[in-house]
Formats: sequence, C-alpha cells, structure tokens
Amino acid sequence: MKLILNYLKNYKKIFLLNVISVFGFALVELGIPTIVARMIDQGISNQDTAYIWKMGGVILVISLVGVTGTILLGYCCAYLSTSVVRDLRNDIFRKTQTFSHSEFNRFGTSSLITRTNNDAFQIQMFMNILLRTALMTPVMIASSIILVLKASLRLSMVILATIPLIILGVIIVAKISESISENQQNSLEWINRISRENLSGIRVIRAFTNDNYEKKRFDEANLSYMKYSKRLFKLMSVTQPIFFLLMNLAGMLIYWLSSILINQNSLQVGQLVAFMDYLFHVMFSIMLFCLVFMMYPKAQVSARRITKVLKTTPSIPTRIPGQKDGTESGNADSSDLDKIDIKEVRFEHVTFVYPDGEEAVLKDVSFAVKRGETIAFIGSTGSGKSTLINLVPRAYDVTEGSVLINGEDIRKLPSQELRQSIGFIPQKAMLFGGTIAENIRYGKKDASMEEVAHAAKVAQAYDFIMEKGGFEELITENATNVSGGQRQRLSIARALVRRPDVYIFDDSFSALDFKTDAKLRRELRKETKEAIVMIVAQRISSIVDADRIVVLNEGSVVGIGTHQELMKDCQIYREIALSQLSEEELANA
Ligand SMILES: Nc1ncnc2c1ncn2[C@@H]1O[C@H](COP(=O)(O)OP(=O)(O)OP(=O)(O)O)[C@@H](O)[C@H]1O
Repeated sequence: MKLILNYLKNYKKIFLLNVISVFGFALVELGIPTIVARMIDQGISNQDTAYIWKMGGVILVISLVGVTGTILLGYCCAYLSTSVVRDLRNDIFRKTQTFSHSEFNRFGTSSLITRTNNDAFQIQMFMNILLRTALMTPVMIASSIILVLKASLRLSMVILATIPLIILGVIIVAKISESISENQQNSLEWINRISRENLSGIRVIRAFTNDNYEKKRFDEANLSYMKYSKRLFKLMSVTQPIFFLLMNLAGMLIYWLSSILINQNSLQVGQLVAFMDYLFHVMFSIMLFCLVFMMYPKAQVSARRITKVLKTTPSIPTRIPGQKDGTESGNADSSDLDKIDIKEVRFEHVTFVYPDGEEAVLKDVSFAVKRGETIAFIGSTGSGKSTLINLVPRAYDVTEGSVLINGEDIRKLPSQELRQSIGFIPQKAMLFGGTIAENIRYGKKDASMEEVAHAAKVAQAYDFIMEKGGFEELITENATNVSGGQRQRLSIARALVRRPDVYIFDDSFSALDFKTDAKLRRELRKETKEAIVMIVAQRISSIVDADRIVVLNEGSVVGIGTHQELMKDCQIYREIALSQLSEEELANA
C-alpha cells in the first residue's frame, strides 16, 4: 500500500478526478432508488402521471451523470494503474542496473525478471480494483447504511447483523490466501528459471538427449504453480457462494419482516423497493471490498518482493549516467561520463572471498602493470584468473588488500568513470539483438563507420562480416547466426572501438583457430601499444610474448616473469607449457 501511495503522489490531478467520479457514481447509484420509491408511493399509488413523468426526467438526468462518471472512473483507474506500474518497472530496471555481481547472484536473474514483469502486473491488477472500489466502497456502505436506517430501523438490524459476519469471513480468507500467494509467486519464478535455461540451453539439452528430463523438471514446476493457483481458486469458489447465500438469507429475512410491517401499515411498498435496492448496494459494496481484500495478500507479496529490490543498496555504488545516485532516474548517455586516465593497475596483497563463498579464491596476490605493457594470467581451471581480472572494473571489491589505479584505491573511484576507461572482453561473448554495426558501437555510441570498420579489421572480423552481407546484417536472438569464434571477434571489436586505457581479455581467443589467433594478436599489439593489456589465456601460444606472465595456482601467485624466466624458474608454468607445445616449439617461442 505504501509503495502504491508513493507512486500515486506523482498523479495528483488524475487521482482527484478519480475521487470526484467515485462520488458522482455513488450519488447516482443511491439517488435513483430514493426517486423510484417516491414514484411508487406518491406517483403510482396516487395515480399522479405528471409526478411520474417529472421523476422519470430526473432519473434520466441522473443516469446520464452516472454514465459520464462511470466512463471517467474507468479512464482514471486505467491511467493511474498503468502509469504507476510503468514507473515502478522503470525504477526496478534502473535499480538493477546499479547492482553489482553480488546482488545479481543474490536475487538471481529469473527472480529479477519475475519481479519486473509478473509482480508489477499483480500491482497493476490490484490498483485497478483498488482505485475503483477503495473510495467508492466506504462511501457506498456509509451512505447506504444511513439511507437504510432512515427507511426502516427494524429492517436495518438484519443488515447490521450481517456485516460483521462478512467482514470476519473476509479477514479469515485474506489470512489464508497470503501464504498461498507467496508460494504461487515462488513457483512462477521456478517456471521462469526452467524456461530460461531450456530456451537458452536447447542445444545442450538436445545433444545430451535430455528432453524428457527437462520436460519432467518443467512439469514439476508447472504442477507446483497449478497446485497453489488451484488452492487460491478453490478458496474463491467457496467464498463467493457463501457470500451470496448470506445475502439471500438476509434478503429473505427482510421480505418476511417487511410483510409483517406492511400489514401493520408501518412500511410502504415503495419504501421496501428502495430498501431492497440499498440492501443490494450495501452487500455489493461489501463484496467489492472483499475482492480488494482477497487480492490484497497477493499484491502485498508482490509489493514486498519489489520493495526488496528497490531498497537494496548496491555493494559497489554505481552511478548511472544522468543519475545523481544509484536510485534516481536519468536518460543521459555513457558518453556524458568523465573518463579516468588509467596509467597503472596495481594489486597489493589482494585476498578475495565471494560473498556467498567460504574459502578465499585469491590469496595475497600482488603485481603491477603500466601503460604500454601486456600482462597475462595463466593457471589451471578454477585457479582464480577470471575472478582476478573482474576486480579491475569493480565487479566485486577485494576482501583484503587493495587494487590501486594510478596509486589510488579503486574503492575511492567512481565505478562508472573507471569502467569508461576499460575495454572488457568476457569469457562468454555476449551479443545483443540488432545489427553488427550496432553491436560494435555498443563500445562507443558515437563511433563513425570508419572507426567501426577499423575495429572489425583489427579483430579479424571484417572479412566474415562482408561475407555475411555487411555491417547492417542483423544478429539474431542469442547470436545463433554467428559462430563462437565470430562472436568472440565481434566482442573484441566492440572493446577496440572504444580505444580504452585498459584492455581485459578473459580467455577471449579460445574459440579462434591458431592462425587467426596469431594474426589477431599481431594486429592487436599495434593497436594497444599505448594501453595496458591484461590477458587471461589457457593457451601458452597466446601469451608467450607478454611482458609479464602471472602463474596462478589455487588462488596464489606461484610465479611472475617473462616466458623464458618462468620456463626456467616455475615448475607449474613449465608443466603447462610442455603439455601444450614441444620443447622445440617452446625454444622458438
Ligand atoms: N560467483 C561466484 N560465487 C562463488 N564462487 C565462485 C563464483 N565464481 C567463481 N567462483 C569460484 O571461484 C573459483 C575461481 O573461479 P574463476 O572463474 O576465477 O577461475 P578461472 O581460473 O578463471 O577458471 P577457468 O579457467 O575455468 O575460467 C572457482 O573455485 C569457482 O568455483
């Protein structure tokens, strides 16, 4: 509720219109029965045709006001609920943009998608009902009760006795449905996760003929969602008939009492008709109120899940261009950000433990690299190479020790400005939907066509781009129309076009053939002469000519030096090298 009110504040005028239309609607709904009662008791009983015509005219005018009010109410509700949910989705999206890897790991991608889409939709549905009924229901209930009391005190007792029963029932139903709704949302998250994995991993699933296994996994999640949805529907299907039964019983009691009162001449037929109308309005308003109450737990669960995202403080402050801090919205481009002129990257006794991990993945790592130098990292899988280079763009912050940029602790530098000066080529090349040119320009939004083409040439991507039909060729979803090696070369071009101070290649040449790898490195050397180059590689041939090679073993540095120095002094490096190249090849390296 607090979440909705916070966002509603931005739409005060429409909200006011919403309130006015609610009162208009209530006036019409309650005014007509009073006039009908008069028509019966004064017009029909006395056969006063003129009076009947006059009252008929009043009913027509009031009905027209009612139609206008209803249309206006519908418009305001739709406008407010869709606008608030759009703002909410934007804020969730902007907030997640400020998250560091730790927050992404904590929430999980599927959960963030469910919160942005489904939870926000639940809020929209709830708001739509809430805005229609939250104001109208109390107005209708209060006015109807006053009118009912005025019409007949004795008959009113029946209604007044029924209301507490209904309210008690609603509270019980709301309590029961809250936990069911929470489980239902969690099941939906589960379905989303399996769907995502299945759609993106379809090739692996097929290759391992695990279609049936995946089907079972999906069925399980789907069944769980169905189980909780069924429970909610069952609850509703029991609640509604009981409510109507209660309403009919009250109606029967009123008719019975009325017959006695009419016989005693203490009630007129017109009054009874109006009374039944008011009774209907009281009950109907309470029913709408019940609906809000029943939807409330579900919306509350969604609001709680969304608030959790919005209230999360990123462990590494990230300023999105145009935003003053991590929460405000902004539309500025990354080119509006200043760049940090990086001249040196230094690791001093760096130890790192993942937020959800127990053991240190990096232990007391120290090295330095300056402009114009290439530093490479090698080691067995899981030795901590990717973790190490991810500390440079502040995907995570160190646990102990420090990473220094130009002698200053990285934690004191604004992360976005720092990232502006880094060209990161991840282990798993990621391309976006759009043209090849757009994908390369992702590194520099205002890059000219010459710059794009040059980057593609250096990355050895130009020839295959031409063969594919040029830079305007579309990359399909999940980049299925380019091979693994082509994907890597495009993501290298994307970093090159940026001309950053620091290049970070995380095993980015692994899918290239030896010839292309060698040619690419030759071209890269010319391009990155003035920059800091950090390369993670599995292949010795990719790093032999680096100025310095850091050998990692279980998170610790076991050797630093040139290829020749390490061949002499580092046992682990020698073993890796000899497992890949012959003595002769190594001697010529
Ligand atoms: N997000 C994470 N949370 C917890 N532990 C992680 C996370 N990412 C990696 N690790 C662990 O950290 C260790 C180092 O992983 P890292 O990816 O840095 O190794 P690597 O040397 O790059 O391996 P590879 O050559 O296979 O890519 C591994 O034991 C891995 O399981």
